[in-house]
Amino acid sequence: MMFWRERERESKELNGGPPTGQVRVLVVGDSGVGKTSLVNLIVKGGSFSRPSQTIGCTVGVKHTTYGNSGSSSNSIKGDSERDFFVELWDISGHERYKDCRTVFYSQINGVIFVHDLSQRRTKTSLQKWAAEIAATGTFSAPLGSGGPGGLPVPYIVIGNKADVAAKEGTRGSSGNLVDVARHWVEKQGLLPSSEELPLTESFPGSGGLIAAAKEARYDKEAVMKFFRMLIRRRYFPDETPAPNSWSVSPVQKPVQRLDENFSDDDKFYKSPSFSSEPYKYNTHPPLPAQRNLTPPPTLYPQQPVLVQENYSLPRFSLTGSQENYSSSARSKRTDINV
Ligand SMILES: Nc1nc2c(ncn2[C@@H]2O[C@H](COP(=O)(O)OP(=O)(O)OP(=O)(O)O)[C@@H](O)[C@H]2O)c(=O)[nH]1
Repeated sequence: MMFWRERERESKELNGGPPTGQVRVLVVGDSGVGKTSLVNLIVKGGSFSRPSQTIGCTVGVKHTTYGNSGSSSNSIKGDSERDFFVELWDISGHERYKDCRTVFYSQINGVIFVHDLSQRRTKTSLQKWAAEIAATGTFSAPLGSGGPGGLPVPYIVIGNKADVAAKEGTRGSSGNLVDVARHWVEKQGLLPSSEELPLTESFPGSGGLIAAAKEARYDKEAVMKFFRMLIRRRYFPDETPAPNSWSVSPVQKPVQRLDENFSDDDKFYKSPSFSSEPYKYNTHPPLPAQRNLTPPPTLYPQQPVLVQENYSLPRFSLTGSQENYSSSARSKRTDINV
């Protein structure tokens, strides 16, 4: 009996390998921008009204599938759908943990940057987050060339608190449009009702209601596509990306890179390609040599992979203005009603 079980297991591993795996995604941004809310939304489909401040780091896990059956498929020839876990490492943005949070930057497959649309400097500081992660982190399946701050893994940027930004007129966008678009999205069952956290960079003010609503729908799918792209890069690097699918395309021109001027919001939001590609994508196919760094599909935790030296950049240090901002963000947080 034992013998046959052993043979069965061996044959399963030979025919396509273990049925599951995991990728690790860091979720970073300044304190109070809504990282925990975002992780709750992704993992549980809803967000707590007042999440407590993250201490150090918390990890949410999203289950997804990848394979040749079902809508999530990107076609793995001769194989069935497999289970994967996306670890969302929600890093506290508080200054208190600045010196020790780098212990969590380990074996990263991708990064979600979050900023607050009503607090312009939270967007500016994403560059520093990127540089810090690039300088101190270790990476799984790193890219051929560094992204913002030298970051060698794919990333997306999510602008949160569109409702606050609209109310305060931070971006001069139409509050009505945002509200109507969100209600429309809720009605379609795409977001839980009373959901306050849009999974979108923004609702483009000029695109009209239908376009705005479509954006929201598309963006939610885009987050899952981002995860599947990370799974593919780690576990199926030889797979050809599906044609005409921007989110799994191996080379995407980012709408705006993090190393561009973040403070120039107007320039960013007027980007002609913004409405069709709301997420900043930076993906390149791994170089042949780097494929060796990608561990094979495995049931076990990721093995340490050395960071290539040319990805290392000087460690950034926070300025006094950010210190000030941090306290203002905290006070802002208490003002917000969700
Ligand atoms: N109005 C509004 N409030 C939001 C939104 N997203 C999150 N919040 C609120 O903003 C506050 C901070 O959210 P968190 O998710 O804890 O922020 P965080 O980035 O994880 O903060 P740290 O743990 O300090 O790093 C909470 O009170 C949330 O309820 C949003 O889209 N709109």
